Formats: sequence, C-alpha cells, structure tokens
Amino acid sequence: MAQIEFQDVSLAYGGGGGVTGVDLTVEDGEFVALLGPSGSGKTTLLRLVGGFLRPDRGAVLIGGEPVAGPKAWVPPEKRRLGMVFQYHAVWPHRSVASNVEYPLRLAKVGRSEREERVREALSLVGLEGFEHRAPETLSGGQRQRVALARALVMQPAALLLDEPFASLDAALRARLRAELSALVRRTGVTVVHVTHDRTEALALADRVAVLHEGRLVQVDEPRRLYSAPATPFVARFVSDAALLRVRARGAGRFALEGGNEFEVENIPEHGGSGPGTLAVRPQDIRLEPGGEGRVRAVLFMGDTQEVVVGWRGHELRVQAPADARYRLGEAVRPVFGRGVFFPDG
Ligand SMILES: Nc1ncnc2c1ncn2[C@@H]1O[C@H](COP(=O)(O)OP(=O)(O)OP(=O)(O)O)[C@@H](O)[C@H]1O
Repeated sequence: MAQIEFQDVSLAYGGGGGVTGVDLTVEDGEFVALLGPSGSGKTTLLRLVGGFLRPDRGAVLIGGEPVAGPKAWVPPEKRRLGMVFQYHAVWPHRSVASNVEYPLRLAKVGRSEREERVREALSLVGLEGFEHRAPETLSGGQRQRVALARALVMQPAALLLDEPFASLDAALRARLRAELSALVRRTGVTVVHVTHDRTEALALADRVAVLHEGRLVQVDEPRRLYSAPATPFVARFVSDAALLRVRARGAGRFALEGGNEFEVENIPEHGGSGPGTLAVRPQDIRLEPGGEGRVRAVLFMGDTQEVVVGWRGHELRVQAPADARYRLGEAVRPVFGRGVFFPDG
C-alpha cells in the first residue's frame, strides 16, 4: 500500500493538450477519482503514475519515493502497480487462472504459491470455481473482474483504474461499482480511478479531483464538491447547475443582464456583490404556477422528473416531484431556493 503524490507535474503534448501544474496527494489507502470531460487530462495523469509517460516538469512519488522527476526514473514494471483498463483487459487465449497467474509467473513465484494466490485473488472478486473457463465464455462484467483479480494478485502498492466499467451496461456497471467499493475497502489498497461519469466518481471515491483543460480545479469529498463547487465549471459538471450571468445586489437579490431582478432564498458562503455567475442546481429550483417561465420538456426519471424551463432567455433544469403534472408550454414561475455566487475576477 502506498501514497501517490504529484508535485507540480506538467506535461505538454506536441499538438496541445496535456496537464499543467498538478499538485495532488492520494493518501495511503485512499480512493481518489479523477473526473473531467473528455480531453481534460485524466488518462494522462494516470499514465504518468503508471510510468507510460514522463513529466516535462515536476515529480511523481509512490510511497514517498520519486519514480519520475528531474533526477528519478523507475520503469513501469518496477512500480508495483495494478492496472485495469476499459478494453483488452483479458487475454482471450488463456484460461481465467492463467490470466490471473501471468504476473506471478513473470515474477518467478513458485507453483504452489501461484496457485494459492490465484485462488485468493479470484475469491476476492467473486470468481471462485472459474479457474478453467475461457474468457469468451464469460460476461463482460466477469471479464472485468478477471482483470481486477490479475491487477490484485501481485498485492500492488496501488490500483490504477481507467474507465474500467465504461463498456458495460448500466445495471452491471452499478453492481460492479458496489463490488469494487466493498473490495477496495476490504483490501485497503490505494486507488486512482479515472472516469468521466460523475455518478461513478461521487459514489466510489473518498475524494474527487476535478480536471478541466489539464488543470486540477477542485479536489474535495463528494458531498462538498456537490454543495460547495469551487468554480462555475465544477457546479455545472458535477451537479448539472444552470449558470446565470448576473449582478449581485446583496441580500440574496440578483439582476440578470437586461435588468430583471429576482431573489435566491439561500446563498451559502455569500461571495460579495457586483457582476458574476450564479450557479443553481436542478433540485434547488421549485416551480409555482403562472409566471414568465415556459415548460419546454418533461423527462420522467422514476422517483423524480426533470422539467426543462425557458426563463428570461435562459434554460433551467428543474428537479420536480414525480407526481406533479406539467404540460408543454405551461406558464411557471421558478423559485430559487439556493444558489452559489461566483463574483467575476
Ligand atoms: N499521445 C498523445 N499525443 C498528443 N496529444 C495527446 C496524446 N494523448 C492525449 N493527448 C491530448 O491531451 C489532452 C488530454 O488527453 P487525455 O487522454 O489525458 O484526456 P482524458 O481526460 O483522459 O480524456 P478521455 O476521457 O477522452 O479519455 C487531449 O487534448 C488529448 O487530445
């Protein structure tokens, strides 16, 4: 088990892109999700830990030892990491046991110990009795569990996961998520998990590191990320907040560009006055009958429904109770229960 540390890490690809000035410490035994849209640099950070890329600047440390930096380089196979990727996770021509056993063979572990450790690893991922099965006879989820067993069999210092469930259907993904959560808690292994799926990041991680255009914009516990976003980008990406350009007038009053005033009942960590961006989450807006808003779409979600409302030139997503009835084009008045204000500059 080990801590993973990025110290002011930068890497620029030739054609633009990469990561800039990343400082992040993943504590021993901690589960950190790297979350961000496509192209934000998540995989780049993971590959820097894995040793498949070298930073242009800064250092990467595993267990307090520099593995990449101005004076250090430890090759991937010496970093004691387990990895699981989205695709090509399992070799098709080898049995389940032989897949899991492979890293032990490379490390020249003796036969009886190999057998014992393969059995342990398969039991850890709930695949006892699958030793002799061929990968093509397994479901997608079972295959990913074989990959996980192979990553765990070397008792790695840390586990690196790159969208490991992305190719699976939603129900299976949810089940494997729960299994992964239980498994990492049981083994106490440090995990860095790359995902663009915020539900997955919020559900699994102790802390979530949000990336935007190659920079870390917020590293926080899921609850805090959700309730106290550091930037408008985080508010929109993590909690689907509407972003409104406003001028704060004080005491919860805001004016939209064009002058229309409205009120927000609760502004936590009230951020001053003047121009800025107001972020309002779907669950913090209520709809009352009549008013300037118009219902544009209603999406039934099971326990709730999402009502899309056009209001003063903006589009608001509103999480409404499932039993409320809305008609397309109906006039509604949005009431803002809570918002986070980000002053300009
Ligand atoms: N080998 C490469 N050569 C040049 N540019 C690259 C290379 N790999 C990634 N990039 C660029 O660097 C940026 C970050 O890529 P990265 O793969 O880290 O993003 P990501 O957040 O993992 O995205 P995704 O979710 O789509 O996998 C992107 O703009 C990408 O186009």
